[in-house]
Amino acid sequence: MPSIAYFGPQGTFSEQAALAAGRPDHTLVPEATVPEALDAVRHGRADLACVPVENSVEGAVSATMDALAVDEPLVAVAEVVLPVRFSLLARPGTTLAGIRSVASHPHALAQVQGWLAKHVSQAAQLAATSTAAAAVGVLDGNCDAAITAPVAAEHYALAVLETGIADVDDAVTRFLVLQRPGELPTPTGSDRTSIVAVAAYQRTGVLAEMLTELALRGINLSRIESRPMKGRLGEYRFYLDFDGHVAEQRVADALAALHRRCHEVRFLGSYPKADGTPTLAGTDNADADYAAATDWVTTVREGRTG
Ligand SMILES: O=C(O)C(=O)Cc1ccccc1
Repeated sequence: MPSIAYFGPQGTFSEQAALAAGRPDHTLVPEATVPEALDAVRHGRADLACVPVENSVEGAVSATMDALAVDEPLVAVAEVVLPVRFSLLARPGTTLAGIRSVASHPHALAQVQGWLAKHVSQAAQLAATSTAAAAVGVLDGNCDAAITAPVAAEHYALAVLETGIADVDDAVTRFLVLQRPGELPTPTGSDRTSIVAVAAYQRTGVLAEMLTELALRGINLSRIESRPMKGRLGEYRFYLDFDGHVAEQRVADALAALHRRCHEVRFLGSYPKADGTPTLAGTDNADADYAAATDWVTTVREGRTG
């Protein structure tokens, strides 16, 4: 039976995202960390991995960004965007005033700082590997309370002290569903392409050159992040998300240009956008425009036109 590895244990937002990915034939396999979920796919222990990549409050999930840039390449075949509201779980009998420590994933803690300051300001905050791992920590007696996904209450014998916690009402987290490189998803007209590019070190204007390659082809950049290369200061990987599918000529053309200009370009997938909004593309950049222009150049080369 095919399987989806997700950032676990059971009861994480990543599990919710894996369930929302619409693969009812896949069994769900929890992994303790994002790199382990990705490695499960790399090593053939799972067919897909579902991991968080960014949220609207805290930004990029750096563990995911870093793990996608190295080792065997994986490509995204889908994205899932989930609204994120948290629950506070504790051992039965615990009161808010009695909480001395509260644990969660750092991205979850960052999204409830206001609520914690108001309701449990006395509690020390502890980082856990995931929201559900924090719930396990409460069961094990390592901390008094956990900030979790609402669904965690169904998996762990803990009391729900509060639900619907969110400093930002409309906060969302975006997850990627990844597989080993293979057949690409069919273009839908509402697609996103993700890449990681490493530019030449200390070349003046290189980032502007990269972005110009996209802009000239009417490609809409939806996200840009940088992460350090770890070895020396000033050397970065750039993560670009933009509208369009590599099957479209303007996107293929832009990728080829980036490949010429950069030390390294890693393709992270072309996949349907979760919100279904049509691909934004400037004028004169449709496949038919590229085909007509290529035909014309051919006639010039063959001496059939002036
Ligand atoms: O720990 C989890 O539940 C995750 O899936 C990561 C996460 C943490 C905080 C908000 C959204 C996702």
